[in-house]
Amino acid sequence: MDGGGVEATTTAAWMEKHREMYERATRHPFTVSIRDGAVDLSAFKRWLSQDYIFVREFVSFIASILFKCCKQGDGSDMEIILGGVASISDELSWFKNEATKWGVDLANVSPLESNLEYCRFLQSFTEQEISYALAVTTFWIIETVYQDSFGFCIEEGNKTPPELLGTCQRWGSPEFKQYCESLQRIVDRCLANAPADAVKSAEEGFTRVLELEIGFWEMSSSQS
Ligand SMILES: Cc1ncc(CO)c(N)n1
Repeated sequence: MDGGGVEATTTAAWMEKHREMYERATRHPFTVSIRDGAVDLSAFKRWLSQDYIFVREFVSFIASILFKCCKQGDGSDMEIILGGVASISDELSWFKNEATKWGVDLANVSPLESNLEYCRFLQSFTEQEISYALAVTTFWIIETVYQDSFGFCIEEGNKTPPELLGTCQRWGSPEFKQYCESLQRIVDRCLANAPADAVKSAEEGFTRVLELEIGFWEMSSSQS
């Protein structure tokens, strides 16, 4: 760099290159309708029950990342990822409370097709051959899509219904944003030292997550 003070990171370059897709994932009509106050509550309840299933699958996904991280021996990464493992327990309780509040019976929910597809994708990461760099990239962008989507719902000018503010705060809070930024720094550090083909496959993981996230919002808003 020539002293401009701006660091050209790999993740920043991808965000720019795939901006249109990133915006389709983070400014989806479903989450924008939460911010506008026009959200269809039956769609919200569908999202809630489907995401509970997703988060249960996400537990083993995060565990597999923690495992890969420990094996490669970076202590500071381990503490950040362990924070993610620790907060998922609270998240599951949150889903149960929220479901009770909305009269959603979590025991009788079957995953819809887009959710199944996403869960199968998560399951593939438990395989040993999947590198830590690819896994942590995937983890970072999964969390970031929610952070950006729900953060927008509590930014200035929102008309988010009060009963949905708790949901938006969960992923839109400054603390969650910092956590995502910590993950992003890990990703950029891993990729800075990775061979070109590893960077390429991490980029494919990044765009695949964006597609899956768009599919998840679509499913929530239209039951596809
Ligand atoms: C579908 C989906 N993507 C991301 C997150 C963030 O944890 C979530 N809970 N669900």
